[in-house]
Amino acid sequence: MTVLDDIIAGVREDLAVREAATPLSVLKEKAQRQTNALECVSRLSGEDAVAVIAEVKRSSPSKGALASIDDPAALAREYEKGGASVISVLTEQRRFGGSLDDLRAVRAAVDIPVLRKDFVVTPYQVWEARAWGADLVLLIVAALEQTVLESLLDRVHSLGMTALVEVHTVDEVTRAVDAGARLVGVNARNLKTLEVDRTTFARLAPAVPEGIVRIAESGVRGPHDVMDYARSGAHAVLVGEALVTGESPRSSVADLVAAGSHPSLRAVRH
Ligand SMILES: O=P(O)(O)OC[C@@H](O)[C@@H](O)c1c[nH]c2ccccc12
Repeated sequence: MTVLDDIIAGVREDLAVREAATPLSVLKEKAQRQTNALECVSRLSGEDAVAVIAEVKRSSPSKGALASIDDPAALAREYEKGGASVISVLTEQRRFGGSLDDLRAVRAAVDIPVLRKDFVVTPYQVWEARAWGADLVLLIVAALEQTVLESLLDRVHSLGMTALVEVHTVDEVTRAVDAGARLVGVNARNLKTLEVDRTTFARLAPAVPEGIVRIAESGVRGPHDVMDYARSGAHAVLVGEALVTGESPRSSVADLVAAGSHPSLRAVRH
């Protein structure tokens, strides 16, 4: 069993408890009461600069506890003030210490789009994301059969949200594109071994067709890594650990945003 299988087994157990407590019909009504999801593709397409997605993450399977984050809403506001384009909220409980309450608190605190970052395997979780105010939902290709990926992507789109479709291999890029992804995220961390390989993005980026937004996920330590990813064609970067463990989340985000708008990158991007 890989780490990914193990995480998903736990996610399914927790999901069964929530499904027993809240019928889908109730969730749908809650989703319908939400204001419309925000448009995300253009905000992340990095027209003038690399967009930064800043993540609220308490712990991870590879590093254990990272930060207690007693007030996720306050952290998200700092990220927004630092210039983040999107806030990512880990809602997986067992390994990442997150919750849907974190998503709700962050949604209420910021004006920019919010991503539900979890191991989504059923439509119920997509409805949950919308009911708790998410604009974007992560879908991990490695965790999903192709037909399931396609139907979850359709569900995300039909609820007006955007999917960030995560890949680790060239084959998975093809599957993401075939399924209709508009945003493709290349995760430098292999979810089966938890190893980080920052060269993954540069290897996979050429396989992503023109017109689809390319996002580099994981392993960004600071401005230098943002510039490296940008030179390899990233329109946006997704950063967690470096922001939650740093001194000042707001200035850390601002430093990454500044790096992503460096004039030397203009010639190499697009
Ligand atoms: O903390 P990092 O190395 O900056 O990585 C952030 C993000 O990419 C990572 O949390 C992540 C990417 N894909 C995921 C899927 C599930 C859980 C977590 C993730």
